[in-house]
Amino acid sequence: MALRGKVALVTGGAQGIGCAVVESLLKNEAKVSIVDLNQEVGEKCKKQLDEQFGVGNCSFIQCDVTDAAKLQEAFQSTVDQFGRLDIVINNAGINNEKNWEKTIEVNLTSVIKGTYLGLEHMSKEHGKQGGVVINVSSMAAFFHSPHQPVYTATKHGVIGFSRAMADASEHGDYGVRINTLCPAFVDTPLLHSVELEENMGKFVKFKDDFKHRMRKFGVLTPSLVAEGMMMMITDSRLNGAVMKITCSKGIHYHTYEPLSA
Ligand SMILES: NC(=O)C1=CN([C@@H]2O[C@H](COP(=O)(O)OP(=O)(O)OC[C@H]3O[C@@H](n4cnc5c(N)ncnc54)[C@H](O)[C@@H]3O)[C@@H](O)[C@H]2O)C=CC1
Ligand SMILES: CC/C=C\C[C@H](O)[C@H](O)/C=C/C=C/C=C\C=C\C(=O)C/C=C\CCC(=O)O
Repeated sequence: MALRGKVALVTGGAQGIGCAVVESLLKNEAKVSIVDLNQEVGEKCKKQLDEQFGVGNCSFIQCDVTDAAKLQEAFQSTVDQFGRLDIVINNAGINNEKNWEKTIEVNLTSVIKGTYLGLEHMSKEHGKQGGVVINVSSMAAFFHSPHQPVYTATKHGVIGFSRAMADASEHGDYGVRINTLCPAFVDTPLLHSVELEENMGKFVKFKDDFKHRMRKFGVLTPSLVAEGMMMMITDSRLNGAVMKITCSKGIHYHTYEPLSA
């Protein structure tokens, strides 16, 4: 898939991994809608990108992805502004074991909603031209730890949902590829939440062990994650793929047993 003239919507695109992905999409001449909760950071990010890539190539939509009506509006206004939708990146995520219900809402429920909205605007079932959805999971789905039980559960859920939907898309001829990205530790503001009781709740006592893991496995740059993301978006052979990005092995894919049913 060539990116020139394509239209992407990136949730949580105002900072961290999402922002690096937005920048890569713009570099490849796509139009991008940044959908993020944080008005201040979102506006600052858009201003910087306008200076770098010219006005009119990206928009910022303030939206809490857990607000179903607002998320639906964000998709519609992206299509209204740019005329189509080709790429959806469900990236917004939080790390909050104290308010774990919110973690499920943001990290899993909203990824499901974002995928369904993406299909409404891109699937051949709805008379659209096809496209690609990338859902952001984590290496936490493969290396569970005592620090993040609910976060880990949501990231497992993202993989299961995305792979099942990839099968549905193939069997239903939606023309939409659905893939999952699992980075290990990445240098973003989210990573610093390991120190905070308000995020980790009673699991904050495991923070030294967590920091030891980060030293052991290393910390990735957001730009390497964006590079992996671009591969998943543009490689039209990939549907139901699960990409892992780690310091030791770089960008690679998880392999599954073939289905025998
Ligand atoms: N940083 C890391 O080590 C890793 C992060 N991830 C995942 O990558 C994704 C992005 O994480 P980071 O860039 O590290 O985080 P971040 O905290 O730096 O950025 C997340 C962005 O999402 C936005 N956001 C949060 N809740 C939202 C909501 N309800 N509605 C709309 N926007 C919302 C925030 O305002 C922020 O701009 C998340 O899904 C995270 O779980 C996965 C593996 C490793
Ligand atoms: C409080 C912490 C906040 C944010 C961090 C996030 O939770 C993030 O999503 C967690 C990432 C956890 C990563 C865990 C393990 C990483 C392991 C490796 O890098 C292992 C390296 C190689 C594995 C070989 C393979 O690819 O199979």
